[in-house]
Amino acid sequence: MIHLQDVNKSFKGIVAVKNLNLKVEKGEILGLLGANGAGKSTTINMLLGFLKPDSGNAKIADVNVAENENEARKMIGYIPENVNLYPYLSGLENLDYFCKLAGLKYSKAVLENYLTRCGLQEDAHQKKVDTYSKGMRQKVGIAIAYAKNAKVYLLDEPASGLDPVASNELSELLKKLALEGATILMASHDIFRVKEVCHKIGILKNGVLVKELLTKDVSANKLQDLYLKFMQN
Ligand SMILES: Nc1ncnc2c1ncn2[C@@H]1O[C@H](COP(=O)(O)OP(=O)(O)OP(=O)(O)O)[C@@H](O)[C@H]1O
Repeated sequence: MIHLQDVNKSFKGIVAVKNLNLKVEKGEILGLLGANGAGKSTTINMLLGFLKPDSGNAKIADVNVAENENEARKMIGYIPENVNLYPYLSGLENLDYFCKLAGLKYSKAVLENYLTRCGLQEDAHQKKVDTYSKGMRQKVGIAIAYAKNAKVYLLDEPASGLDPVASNELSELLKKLALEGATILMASHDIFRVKEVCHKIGILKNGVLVKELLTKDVSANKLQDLYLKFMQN
């Protein structure tokens, strides 16, 4: 579903992503680990069509994003570190608004069901978003993608700043979405969260994918050792 083929991207001579090849299949969660400036956000931005690769292809379900941005975006749910919602609208109203923008009109019951399925407790549905925690805003962000029937979820540092309970809830939600067939790529600094949630892990260093591994083949401690080793060399 997500396919990066020999992707390169530089900014005024600074290499952000170099010869990147990566695949994430339907139902899989890939965790992209890397230090600040490793190229994680650049990779996500190329999949979103916000940036064009200098060479190579970024594809969503065989759609080349650079050639057919709108078609690709229809399949994508993007969850940035801070989900942008209208603070003076409720979670329910935000969901309704963003669905309508996408041409989708759902009944209140259906919208509420989306919010509940994405873990937002019912007594919060009609409260204004400016009273929400970061974790609650993220749930609304995911509910928007879910209601739009996203096939691919791209998450940039989704767990940063979440307390352990919220972070754990997010992990469970992502696993549930993958079980339902979503393809998920999450960029993260959090080795332990990635180990817990993802099926596959890629380690990026200076734009280069220096290691790709299956989560089941590595313990959290071993992953940490491996990551630190790559960062030091
Ligand atoms: N718009 C831009 N203009 C110039 N340089 C950029 C731009 N976007 C990214 N870069 C550079 O590309 C490299 C990769 O940055 P990127 O933001 O993709 O890394 P990252 O892994 O997401 O880092 P972080 O964890 O800090 O978000 C860095 O050297 C960065 O300074």
